[in-house]
Amino acid sequence: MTQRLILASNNAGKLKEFAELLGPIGFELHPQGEFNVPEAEEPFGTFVENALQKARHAARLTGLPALADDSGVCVNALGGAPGVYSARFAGEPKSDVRNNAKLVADLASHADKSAYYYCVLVYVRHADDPQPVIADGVWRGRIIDTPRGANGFGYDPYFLVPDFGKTAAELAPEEKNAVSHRGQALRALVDKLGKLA
Ligand SMILES: O=P(O)(O)OP(=O)(O)OP(=O)(O)OC[C@H]1O[C@@H](n2cnc3c(O)ncnc32)[C@H](O)[C@@H]1O
Ligand SMILES: [Mg+2]
Repeated sequence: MTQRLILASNNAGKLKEFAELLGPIGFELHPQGEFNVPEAEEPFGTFVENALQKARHAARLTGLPALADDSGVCVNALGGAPGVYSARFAGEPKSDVRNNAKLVADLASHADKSAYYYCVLVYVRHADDPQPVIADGVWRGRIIDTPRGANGFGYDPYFLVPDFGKTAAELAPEEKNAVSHRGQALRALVDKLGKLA
């Protein structure tokens, strides 16, 4: 049976990855933009609180189950920054180009370039669901100062994945999904949903 699901995100890169991961396993995905759901506030200092807020917001406005993703890149030499503030690291309006430039500049004087992507996913059956289903994933790499690759989005051209010797933007979409923070979190979430069904 196909399951209708609202994707509580306006990020085109995330939406593409979710479609590739969830489409083939029986989910009928609808980006929240299809229902004119405006962007939710993300006021919290933790990924999980922001994801829960986004999921409840989309479910409330559509009356359908919703899945939200809150994610970011956490750089060890920067004390975990930009972290939960990754989307707006260089201020408003959101800009991948300015975010990446700031990341490279902030890291220039540090020898340790290690970093990881983190993703938390929250699924709610309805806006007031008392048992949101939550899963997360971590993907380790390091930040380089010259971009490589044209796939993916956000920080991907600067995120080198040591196991591949390639940046996340040089990986094919299915390669990224097989190992990424989002892919890991989504497989864990689907597993939990299966156990609850
Ligand atoms: O809130 P929504 O509408 O989902 O879209 P967003 O882009 O604002 O998403 P977040 O608030 O979760 O911010 C996450 C940011 O972290 C970065 N990011 C997360 N996952 C990434 C990935 O797989 N590749 C590259 N950058 C990523 C990217 O800059 C995102 O904008
Ligand atoms: Mg956001």
